[in-house]
Amino acid sequence: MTSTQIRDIFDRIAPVYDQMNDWLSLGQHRIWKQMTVKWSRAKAGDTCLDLCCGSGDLTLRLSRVVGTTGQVYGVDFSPQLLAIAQQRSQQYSTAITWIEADVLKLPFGDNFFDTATMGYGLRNVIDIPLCLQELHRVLKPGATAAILDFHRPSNSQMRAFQQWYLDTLVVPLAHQLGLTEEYAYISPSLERFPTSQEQLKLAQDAGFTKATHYPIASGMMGVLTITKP
Ligand SMILES: C/C(=C\Cc1cc(O)c2ccccc2c1O)CCC[C@H](C)CCC[C@H](C)CCCC(C)C
Ligand SMILES: C[S@@+](CC[C@H](N)C(=O)[O-])C[C@H]1O[C@@H](n2cnc3c(N)ncnc32)[C@H](O)[C@@H]1O
Repeated sequence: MTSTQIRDIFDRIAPVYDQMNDWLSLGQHRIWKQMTVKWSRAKAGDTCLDLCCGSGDLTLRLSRVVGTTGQVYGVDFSPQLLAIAQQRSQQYSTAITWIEADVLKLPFGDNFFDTATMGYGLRNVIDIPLCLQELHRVLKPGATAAILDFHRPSNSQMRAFQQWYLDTLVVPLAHQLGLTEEYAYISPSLERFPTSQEQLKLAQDAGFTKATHYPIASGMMGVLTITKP
């Protein structure tokens, strides 16, 4: 798949994206995102980056932590999702900057951010090693990033449940909304996605140390935390 095709998928699902996440995860995605913010070690006054920010869920959570003395940047290449993020952030008094850009070519100088998050973005970028290299470049030495995404459970029953859930609930519900192909894309993208061990190796190759992968939601999701030395 090309970057343009991926951006088009997210532009098309933008109107239903947040509602579908709430319905299909029974609201659990909010908890997974809150854990990600906690593991990013963001604190008041920090300058933070949210990669592949979409409609801004993680970005807004980060902004609550950094407060009025901090600064948060949300980067995504989907104009439709960014428009939703922009609208949501109008109620916030904290400084949030939305940037339409490719995360494989970040418009920031080296060593700029105290911390970063990424929610369900790494599986969707067309070049994961390059994405991690770019993230490494823009983080300050000592900074930690937390990356949330789907994960294939090691337990075979949970793995079967995850596949059943995607095939029998997620795709048919998306079909009712005329978005079959868009949601059917999750399963093959998860099949291609590096395992936890492979993610740790990719992070080390990009220059990160202290890389840890935490399986959450019975292993159906995972958070990779990585620190720049
Ligand atoms: C917030 C979530 C997913 C975001 C997401 C990521 C993608 O890569 C997509 C690609 C194409 C279309 C949509 C998305 C997309 O929305 C995670 C939650 C939403 C999931 C659709 C629900 C998945 C549920 C788990 C497999 C099982 C959860 C069981 C539940 C806790 C009872
Ligand atoms: C599943 S959404 C996640 C949105 C949000 N982080 C969340 O957790 O709800 C994946 C996002 O990645 C973005 N994306 C994928 N590849 C990208 C790239 N190369 N540059 C910028 N954004 C990208 C898509 O536009 C989409 O908004």
